Amino acid sequence: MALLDIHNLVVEFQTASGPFRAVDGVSLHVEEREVLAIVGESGSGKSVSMLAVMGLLPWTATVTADRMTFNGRDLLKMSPAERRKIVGKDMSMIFQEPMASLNPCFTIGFQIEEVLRFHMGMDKAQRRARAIELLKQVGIPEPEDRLNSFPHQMSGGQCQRVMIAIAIACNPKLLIADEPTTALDVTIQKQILDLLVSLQAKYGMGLIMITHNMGVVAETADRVIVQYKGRKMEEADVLSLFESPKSNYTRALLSALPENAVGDRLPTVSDMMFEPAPSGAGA
Ligand SMILES: Nc1ncnc2c1ncn2[C@@H]1O[C@H](COP(=O)(O)OP(=O)(O)OP(=O)(O)O)[C@@H](O)[C@H]1O
Repeated sequence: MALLDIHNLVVEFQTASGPFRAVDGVSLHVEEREVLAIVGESGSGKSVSMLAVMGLLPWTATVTADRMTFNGRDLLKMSPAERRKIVGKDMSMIFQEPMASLNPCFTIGFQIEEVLRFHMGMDKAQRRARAIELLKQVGIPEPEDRLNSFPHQMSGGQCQRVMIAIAIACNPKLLIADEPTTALDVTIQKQILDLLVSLQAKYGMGLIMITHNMGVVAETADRVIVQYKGRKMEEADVLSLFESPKSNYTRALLSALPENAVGDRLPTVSDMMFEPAPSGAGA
């Protein structure tokens, strides 16, 4: 049984100019202990599909699917109260902008402990001990002192480490990382990716890595889904995707990597999207 199993997910937003379909029939599954990358350019519906799984979309969104289960439980039939018990505990998500995800008015100690209080019912001493342990696990030095810091007193990389600490606080079965390194300095990006992958391996979590960066895909994923304009274009294990991409869009993404440059100008995605598909291309 897959940890997360989604079939034919559609998300539509009501907008001033009428309904807008951001996700159009996406199916995917993630197994326990598996790293799945969802890759695609900005606006391809990667975040919206995962926010639908988490139940975090605004009221203007309509979510439908033939099937959406997590750990054998039907997310479509679950009440909001039941969903709140799972989100942040059994499945959690980290976002692109760590500064914006943390509450600037509370210390990071309070924000970590709040998750432990809400989901695990720990008392004050237990929460503090666990918060220190979590900060150590994500590589924050002098964790006892850092518990009293506010987000603005920490760097972007440290804030992302705190977000990761909050996300793994309750030992989730599934962690969704939405462009977790995009807002960070290049030198810090690799450290955060290494941290995520090592925590995933250590705790045996399923990990969904949302990214537009093929380098991140190559370094982290077991399997890859390529999304374009709300649709799944291709799904493959990571080696097959790089060695023999089937859809025009995947080939376009790979050709646009600087290391694949031939000639003076890199091809763009639109240069390649109107070529006939190769025989046997995945849709
Ligand atoms: N609340 C909303 N109302 C209307 N449209 C929305 C809303 N949220 C997202 N969208 C639209 O849905 C589409 C998919 O957005 P999404 O954030 O999932 O893209 P993405 O692939 O994750 O890209 P990015 O890497 O930029 O986050 C975009 O066109 C976006 O503008």
